[in-house]
Amino acid sequence: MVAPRIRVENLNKVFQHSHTTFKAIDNLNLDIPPGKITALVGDSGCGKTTLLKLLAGLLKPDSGHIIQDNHSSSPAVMFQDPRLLPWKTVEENLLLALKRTQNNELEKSVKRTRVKEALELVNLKSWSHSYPEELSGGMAQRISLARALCQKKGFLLMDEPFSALDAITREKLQIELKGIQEKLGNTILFITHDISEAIFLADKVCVMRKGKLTGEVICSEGKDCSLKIHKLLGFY
Ligand SMILES: Nc1ncnc2c1ncn2[C@@H]1O[C@H](COP(=O)(O)OP(=O)(O)OP(=O)(O)O)[C@@H](O)[C@H]1O
Repeated sequence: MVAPRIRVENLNKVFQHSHTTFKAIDNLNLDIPPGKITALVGDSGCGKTTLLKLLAGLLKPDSGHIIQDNHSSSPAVMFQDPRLLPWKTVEENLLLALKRTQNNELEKSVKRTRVKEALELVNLKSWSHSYPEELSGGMAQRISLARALCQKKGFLLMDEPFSALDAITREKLQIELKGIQEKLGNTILFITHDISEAIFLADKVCVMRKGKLTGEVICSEGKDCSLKIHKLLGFY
C-alpha cells in the first residue's frame, strides 16, 4: 500500500440555486502530504464537504485539477454516521465494502483476512458476528473506520467522523486513530469543526472560508497553533 500525496490546483465548483450561481469552491489550492493527517477546518457552509466529494470523485469540478501521486484508486471515505447495513453482521458489512470497492478481484480468504486485520486494529475482532444494533455509537464508528481501513487505499477521507459521539468516546477514538495512523501511515484528510481535535490529530491544519483556503498551520510549530487558526477563521 502506497500513501499518496494529493495536490489540488485551482479547483472550482459552482452550484445553481434557482436563478443564481454559488461558488462553493473558489480557486482552491491544497497540498495533502503523504502518510500524514491533514485537518480541514472551517465554518458551516464554507465548502468542506463539497471539497471532500470532489476528492472522492463523487462530484466533478467545473475546472482545476486533483493530482494523486503514486496511486490511481479512489480514496476510502468515512462519514459522521457509520452507515452500516443493519441486516448484515459486522464482518458482512466490511466484506461488502471490499466487494464494492475492489471489484471482486480479491480471493475470499484474502478478503476475510483483511477484515480480520482491520477489526483487530480497532480492537473489535470478537464482534465480527454481531449486528450493528448490538454496537454502541463509538463501536459503530470504530467499525466504520475498520471498513475504511480494510480497503487498503492508502488515502482516507474523514468527514467529521467523531462529531456525533460523546466527549469521552470522542477522545478515545482520537487517540486510537492517532495510534493506527502511526502504524499504517495512511494519507488522511480529516474534516472537523473542532479546532482542538484538529490540532491533536493533524500535522497540518488547513483553514477554509467561503470556498477558499485562507491559510495553513503546521501543528509542530508550538502552542500558538490555536491562535493562528482562530485568526485565519476570522475570530480576531
Ligand atoms: N448539491 C448541491 N447543490 C446546491 N448547493 C450545494 C450542494 N451541495 C452543497 N451546496 C452548497 O454549497 C455550500 C457548501 O456546502 P458544504 O456542504 O460543502 O459546506 P460544509 O463546509 O461542509 O458545511 P458543514 O460544516 O455545515 O457540513 C453551501 O452553501 C451549500 O448550500
